[in-house]
Amino acid sequence: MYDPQSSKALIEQNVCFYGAGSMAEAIVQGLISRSVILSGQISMLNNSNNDRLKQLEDRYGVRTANDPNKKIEILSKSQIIVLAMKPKDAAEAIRLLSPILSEDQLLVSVIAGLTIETMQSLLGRKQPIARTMPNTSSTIGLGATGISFSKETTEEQQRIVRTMFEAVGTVSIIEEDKIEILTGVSGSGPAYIYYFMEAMIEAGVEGGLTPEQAKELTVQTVLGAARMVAQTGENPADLRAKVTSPNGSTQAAIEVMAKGNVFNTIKAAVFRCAERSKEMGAELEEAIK
Ligand SMILES: NC(=O)C1=CN([C@@H]2O[C@H](COP(=O)(O)OP(=O)(O)OC[C@H]3O[C@@H](n4cnc5c(N)ncnc54)[C@H](OP(=O)(O)O)[C@@H]3O)[C@@H](O)[C@H]2O)C=CC1
Ligand SMILES: O=C(O)[C@@H]1CCC=N1
Repeated sequence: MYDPQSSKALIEQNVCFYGAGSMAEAIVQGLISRSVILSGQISMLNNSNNDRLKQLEDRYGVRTANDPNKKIEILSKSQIIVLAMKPKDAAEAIRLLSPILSEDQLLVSVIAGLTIETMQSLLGRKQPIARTMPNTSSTIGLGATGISFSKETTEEQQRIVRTMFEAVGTVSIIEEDKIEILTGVSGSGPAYIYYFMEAMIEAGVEGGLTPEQAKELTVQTVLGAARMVAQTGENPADLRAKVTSPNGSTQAAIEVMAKGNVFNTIKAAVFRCAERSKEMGAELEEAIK
């Protein structure tokens, strides 16, 4: 987890978020709120939405720019560039970086599907790259990020990237061929839990609770269940057994889920997510041929 001692070097780096949407903001908010990096060291660039840049400046005190020359100046002076645009916009943005970058600048990608090999092809050289897959819970320091490093990265660069993401949650260093399945579990995972919560809240309201009561009860239940797994160290299956009295109400509920094949449906969703990430990567690779 986050160690304030090891974050010292990070504060010395200029970090540019190239793409200033929800994922970039989640990471920036986490980094600034934990004082891992001074807001003056952070720049955020996007494509065209100036109102959004103004909003980010006001919220976090970060530097932004919309003038093309200024953007290039910022990109060329940032030791770390976080690629945080949608996959469809990545090829153009990375190509633009190619003539600007020096060989010691580190790229940190959060883009789903985009492989290190494709990024290096777009750049036309072996730039040091960290391919990551964070999630939006980084906003509140409870993110879960997977990271793979290209072999050009130095130990110091790897340490900085770890520090950056440990500041906003947990980090798993993995081989690049595992990043798709990690996307299926944790990158997209928050959306599955929100979907589950939407259904619980709707059922509560249809059953007669107020929307506020249904929401509060659902939120506390999800929080409590996640904390129980984290704090007791027990398996979810064992904790579930403790809730499920023989022939009781929970058993009746689980039987409905089993009949609807919910367990296997969730597994299939995770695998489909991983497969879609791979497809997105292949589409990008195809587009640059
Ligand atoms: N959201 C999530 O939960 C997660 C997302 N990711 C990855 O993060 C990336 C961003 O997703 P998200 O934040 O949701 O997307 P958003 O749509 O919220 O943000 C995309 C940002 O990229 C900017 N942009 C587009 N084209 C360019 C360009 N050529 N140069 C510079 N900036 C550009 C957009 O600018 P403008 O508004 O001006 O067009 C916008 O600021 C994706 O690749 C996604 O795979 C990874 C993990 C989780
Ligand atoms: O839906 C997506 O493609 C991105 C990747 C992980 C979460 N959101």
